[in-house]
Amino acid sequence: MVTLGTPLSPHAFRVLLLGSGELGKEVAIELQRFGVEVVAADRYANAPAMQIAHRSHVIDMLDGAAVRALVEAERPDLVVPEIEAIHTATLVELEREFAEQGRANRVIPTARAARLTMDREGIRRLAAETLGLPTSPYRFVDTLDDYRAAVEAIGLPCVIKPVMSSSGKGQSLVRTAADIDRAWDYAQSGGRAGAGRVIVEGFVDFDYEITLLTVRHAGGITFCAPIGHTQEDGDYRESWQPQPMSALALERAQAQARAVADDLGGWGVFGMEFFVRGDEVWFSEVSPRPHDTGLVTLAGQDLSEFALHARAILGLPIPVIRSRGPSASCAVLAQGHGVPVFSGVDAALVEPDTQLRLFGKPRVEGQRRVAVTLAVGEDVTDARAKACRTAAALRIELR
Ligand SMILES: Nc1ncnc2c1ncn2[C@@H]1O[C@H](COP(=O)(O)OP(=O)(O)OP(=O)(O)O)[C@@H](O)[C@H]1O
Ligand SMILES: NCC(=O)N[C@@H]1O[C@H](COP(=O)([O-])[O-])[C@@H](O)[C@H]1O
Ligand SMILES: [Mg+2]
Repeated sequence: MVTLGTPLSPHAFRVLLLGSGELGKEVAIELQRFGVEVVAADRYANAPAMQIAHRSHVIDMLDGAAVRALVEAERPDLVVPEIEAIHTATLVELEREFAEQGRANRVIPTARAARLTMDREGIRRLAAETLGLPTSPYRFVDTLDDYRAAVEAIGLPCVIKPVMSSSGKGQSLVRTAADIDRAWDYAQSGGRAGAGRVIVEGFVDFDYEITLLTVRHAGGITFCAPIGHTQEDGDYRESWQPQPMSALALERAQAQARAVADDLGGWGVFGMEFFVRGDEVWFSEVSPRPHDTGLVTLAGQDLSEFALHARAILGLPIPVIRSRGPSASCAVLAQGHGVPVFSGVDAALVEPDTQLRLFGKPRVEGQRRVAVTLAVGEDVTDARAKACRTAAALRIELR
């Protein structure tokens, strides 16, 4: 039996979000619909989810002592990681202590899942070496010499990424020998946790790539329809649902997703990323939480990936996920320095079946995703065109 309380009372059911970006903001909204008390934390003030949470804290989430102090002060029922750059060894310790003390508090989906996926090495070795799933060839290296040797062994083209990074930060494609040293320098400066270990991956020449949203909940595992997407510089630009695939490729992706989700355990949404060529499917990586390409589900499903995450982590049933039709999302990036100001919002929303989320990110320094457009259409091509027109009508000025 699931019991929920009243926020800001001694009977609150409290959730601590570690990370408060645009994805956490939507999770916070869904949790608040169930009367959950939401506490939001991130490395900077006024992050999107903080703007709607009951309380917020600015901490260095890579500092284990700071994470521990926050959990001890807030005593949340659930700790919900929203980003991979967290001191996850502390989450593993806290989870063990909760169990030893006989407390029902949990880390979502599990502290081990957060630890293995914050580091590309953890999840890659689990998928390829423990579970035996097909992946790109890879090597992990710490020095420039070892890196050059790894590139030589894997061959060109190859993809270089810091082990702790996301949204393509620090990632580059090495096409020719001239790119090799530049890719190393970028991986050392561009990750979310500073310099360090790097993965060298063989380039997979796929037909298309998908995110398979996989929900592990009290009633079992439910898959959303596959989401296709385009990426630039390792960062998503457009996504759509459903991505057409052969029955065999979908079956293979679902089997791999199930194996990974069952090994990681716990409840919640997993964004399983696969590369597909014909009927062949390679596992790439997984977010043990909602995925940016899954923003499309805000328009295309009756229960978005954020609503599904909220239901799953609270132990609530997910009897069915209904489609609202072929749908698409288009990421809106701002470039430059300053506070975003949006004009043409009215023009952006004139077409039927379009939606917009302005994230409320307080500042842009360089390039940052600040909004997303959403559309439902006759088919995926129509939905993508609509989402792109909606994005094109929007003007962003940085003041
Ligand atoms: N080995 C590879 N072969 C071909 N393309 C790749 C490879 N690795 C990454 N890519 C491309 O780069 C994109 C981003 O890579 P990846 O998902 O590993 O990075 P990320 O920083 O974790 O991104 P995110 O956090 O947004 O998921 C992939 O979706 C794919 O388009
Ligand atoms: N691919 C992972 C992803 O999309 N993560 C989302 O982006 C935010 C960070 O954005 P920022 O870098 O603009 O602060 C994260 O907090 C999360 O919501
Ligand atoms: Mg990815």
